[in-house]
Amino acid sequence: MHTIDELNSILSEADCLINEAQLNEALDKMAEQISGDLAEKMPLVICVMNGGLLPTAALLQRLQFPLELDYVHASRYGLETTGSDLNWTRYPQTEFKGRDVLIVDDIFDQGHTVEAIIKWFEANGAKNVYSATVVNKLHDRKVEMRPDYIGLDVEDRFLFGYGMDYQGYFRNLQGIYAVKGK
Ligand SMILES: O=P(O)(O)OC[C@H]1O[C@H](OP(=O)(O)OP(=O)(O)O)[C@H](O)[C@@H]1O
Ligand SMILES: Nc1nc2[nH]cnc2c(=O)[nH]1
Repeated sequence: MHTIDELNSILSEADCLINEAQLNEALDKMAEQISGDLAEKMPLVICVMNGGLLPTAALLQRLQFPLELDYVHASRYGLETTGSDLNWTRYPQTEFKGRDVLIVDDIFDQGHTVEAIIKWFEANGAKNVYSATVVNKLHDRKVEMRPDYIGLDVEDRFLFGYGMDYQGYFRNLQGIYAVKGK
């Protein structure tokens, strides 16, 4: 349990790696690319909760074409997790067989989460599965695939803000921060 003073001090000491203007510029570009690919496809957009909430809302505001929205909740557990070791607590409720699907999440870190979700949609009948993450963490511990749309590369530190949490807090921040010393 953290006190509000502890949390405020973590935030005030953290490094802001990506500010709101940089986020908006990256989201504008992602939305442009997504619109180029999917504007005629009536896609189903899938928000990966919880981290995907802010990125999904930000992209939807920028996509001016017919689409549907649903969400999944799938989280990793354990350090050696592989693609199939996601803990699913919510599956999509919208029909997606034969449809184009766009998965939206906050971060592509090792990539197991997005890779496993893509595989699940493909195995269950989606036509094409695209993926978008606001950030891609730079290191060499990744799965082979990469999201189709990536906003920004970011250094290999523990991040929070804009969907990502620090022990449950700070998903709401309009910027991406790294914990001091981590
Ligand atoms: O690329 P990976 O190494 O798989 O990590 C990325 C995933 O980790 C976080 O989710 P988390 O499981 O922490 O759940 P949350 O979205 O509820 O925070 C994040 O939102 C991504 O979904
Ligand atoms: N909050 C948070 N969640 C993550 N999931 C995968 N990488 C990260 C990270 O750097 N921060």
